[in-house]
Amino acid sequence: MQETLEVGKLKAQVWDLGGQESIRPYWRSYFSHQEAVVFVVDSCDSARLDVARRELMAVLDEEELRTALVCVLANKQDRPEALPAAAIAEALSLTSIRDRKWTIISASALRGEGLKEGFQWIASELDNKA
Ligand SMILES: Nc1nc2c(ncn2[C@@H]2O[C@H](COP(=O)(O)OP(=O)(O)OP(=O)(O)O)[C@@H](O)[C@H]2O)c(=O)[nH]1
Repeated sequence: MQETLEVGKLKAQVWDLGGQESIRPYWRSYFSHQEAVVFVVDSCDSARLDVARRELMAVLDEEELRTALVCVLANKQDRPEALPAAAIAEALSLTSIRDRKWTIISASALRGEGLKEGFQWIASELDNKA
């Protein structure tokens, strides 16, 4: 699904790619010319954090995304069992990324929290680059 989002001066073309395993091979078709990757992770699904880490790292290894900003949304923070964003950052190995800009933001799609902050971060980073 494609959307246009406006955050301040930033007008972003955004593609929402499904996370199901059967769909993941198609992610690559969307990689060219993207300035940022927004990766939404379920903070309550600790059993699959390792799968999420591998999938994210495979995406970030793609040549076409080498310079892309990385914004991870640690979703479902409204639930009591949610791991804090800092723990998600560790589990996804974000903390060992040295060669690019990344952030992790606590989010709850249910409460409408985090998405705006994520895109604001992207907008300000793109501004800094310009
Ligand atoms: N409590 C809570 N539940 C959520 C939140 N976000 C999504 N969910 C629930 O998680 C389930 C999956 O949500 P979807 O919106 O279908 O997830 P999705 O990321 O679009 O799924 P794919 O794109 O197919 O990977 C649904 O039952 C949602 O109600 C959240 O922030 N908090």
